[in-house]
Amino acid sequence: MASTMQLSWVSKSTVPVALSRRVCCQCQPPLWLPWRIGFVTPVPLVRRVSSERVAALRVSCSKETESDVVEGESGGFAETEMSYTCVMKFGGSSVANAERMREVANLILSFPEERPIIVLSAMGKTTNMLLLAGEKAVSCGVTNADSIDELNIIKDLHLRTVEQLGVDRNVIEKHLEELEQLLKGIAMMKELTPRTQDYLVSFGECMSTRIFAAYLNTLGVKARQYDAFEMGIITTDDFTNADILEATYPAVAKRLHSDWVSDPAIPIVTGFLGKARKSCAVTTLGRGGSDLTATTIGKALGLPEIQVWKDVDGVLTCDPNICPQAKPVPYLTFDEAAELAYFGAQVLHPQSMRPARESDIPVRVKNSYNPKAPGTLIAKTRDMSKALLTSIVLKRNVTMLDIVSTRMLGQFGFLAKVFSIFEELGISVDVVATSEVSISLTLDPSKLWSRELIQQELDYVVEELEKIAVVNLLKTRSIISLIGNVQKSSLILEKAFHVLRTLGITVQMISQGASKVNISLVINDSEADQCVRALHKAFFESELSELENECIPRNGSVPALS
Ligand SMILES: Nc1ncnc2c1ncn2[C@@H]1O[C@H](COP(=O)(O)OP(=O)(O)O)[C@@H](O)[C@H]1O
Ligand SMILES: N[C@@H](CC(=O)OP(=O)(O)O)C(=O)O
Repeated sequence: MASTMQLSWVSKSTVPVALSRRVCCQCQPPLWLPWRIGFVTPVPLVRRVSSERVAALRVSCSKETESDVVEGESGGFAETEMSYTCVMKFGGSSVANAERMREVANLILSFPEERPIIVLSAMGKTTNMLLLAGEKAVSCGVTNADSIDELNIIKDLHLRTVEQLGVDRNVIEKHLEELEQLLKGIAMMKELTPRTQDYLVSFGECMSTRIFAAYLNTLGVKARQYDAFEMGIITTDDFTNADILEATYPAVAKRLHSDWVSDPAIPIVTGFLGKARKSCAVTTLGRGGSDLTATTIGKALGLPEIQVWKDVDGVLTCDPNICPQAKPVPYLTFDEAAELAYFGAQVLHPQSMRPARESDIPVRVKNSYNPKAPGTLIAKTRDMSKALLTSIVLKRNVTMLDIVSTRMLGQFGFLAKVFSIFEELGISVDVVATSEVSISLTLDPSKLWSRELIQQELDYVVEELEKIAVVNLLKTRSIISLIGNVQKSSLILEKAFHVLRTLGITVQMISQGASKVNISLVINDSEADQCVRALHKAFFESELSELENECIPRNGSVPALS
């Protein structure tokens, strides 16, 4: 329970008198938040939770006024101008079972002076299981739909969780029944459209938030569950990967503010979901989309900070599944974080930085399993003077196209035609290198959910391109993105190519992004892991200083860049 949680305490004597809402480039942030006081950089986001503090939050969420809530907790600062103070998003791993939900509740309660909006993902691997259940339902026959393994795993997990948390099972029973009916419907139709698939996966977030809100209420902390598609998150009709529309921001702000005014409670919001503007059906924002929900709500309300709580100590120098030695990156710019996410670092949703950047709201990535770890602070700017490389990101299983013009069209016509074909199909291009008569590029398949569709579309792309060019389609490639200070690109490339040469790896394409934070290298999939590990060792694990690294032997064998 919250009152017994043993965590370190930041002394009240360190509370500064001055109060400021905005984060400066990299240090230290809005000051009434407890982990920001004391000017230790960065201060652990933890504290001892006393029963009085928990009681304070209970009161704050039930009847007292806002200024009553914070008075005395942050150096006598009475805050009256807004109802909520931050968004806290907890991913699937943070709320994977009853025990985790208890710990997350404790974490939230350990900041009674905060009035957070909580965004939750589905419990653990529920989204993956819903997708698998849907796939199986297509071919299993109506009579077998209720015995799909994944359906039963989902039922067990959610029913066990409500039981262990002491929550009434009727908060999710209707959803579980409806889920079974839906799978029978899919089995009957023998098809799973992207629209139905989005509705299917929405059950994960709809249930996790209902359980968690009910649990907080049993603790005496007033919480209110929200389905994102009912609270103003409006999206395009691009099922499985919808984009948030502008109308979302005023709608969400209006709803959350008016609810707070009429009946204050901690909002517990479904991540990942939205409502399609045209069809009004439930949409999803792409895998990992709860991060985007959090930053969207942060922007809608103009909050001082957005927190995303994960199962790692922040954004790391590399995917820890590839490099167990990966280390947390303390500071990142929005540009770096966006590039890192776009090029495949699973830790953040690719679009999630956009709302935060647009409204200049810092995003803090924290570990719900290790709240003491400082985490990563993502803001508009940071001190780049010492920065070389921030992180290495690997995107596997990429398709590369080499397109050489047959010179039927002039150069302008050639480039325009090539890109119009991609536009027509809604396929994103990741990395591009061009010469006067040829283009090499990689395609981003993440916009497309079904594999068959990708193959069909690839065939169509090639067919269309072959009308004006000789096309070579190269599959099973990987993009290694070196995110960092591209002002030092010569040094980065020198070190990187030294590693590649030592390993005997040929780079098939290289591109420096216009954003100036990313250098992308395309290599064979089969060499990717080994290559990333060696690069990580050279850039992050070496004892050598940057100066020494500049002394990589120059024996003329560093490959040319073209
Ligand atoms: N550069 C990186 N930094 C941190 N985590 C990364 C990175 N690349 C990949 N990951 C993976 O991302 C996971 C966290 O993202 P995700 O599973 O979406 O979190 P959550 O479900 O909690 O939102 C980590 O467990 C880690 O395995
Ligand atoms: N549950 C969704 C959305 C999400 O954001 O999940 P997570 O925060 O666990 O990555 C998914 O698995 O994609």
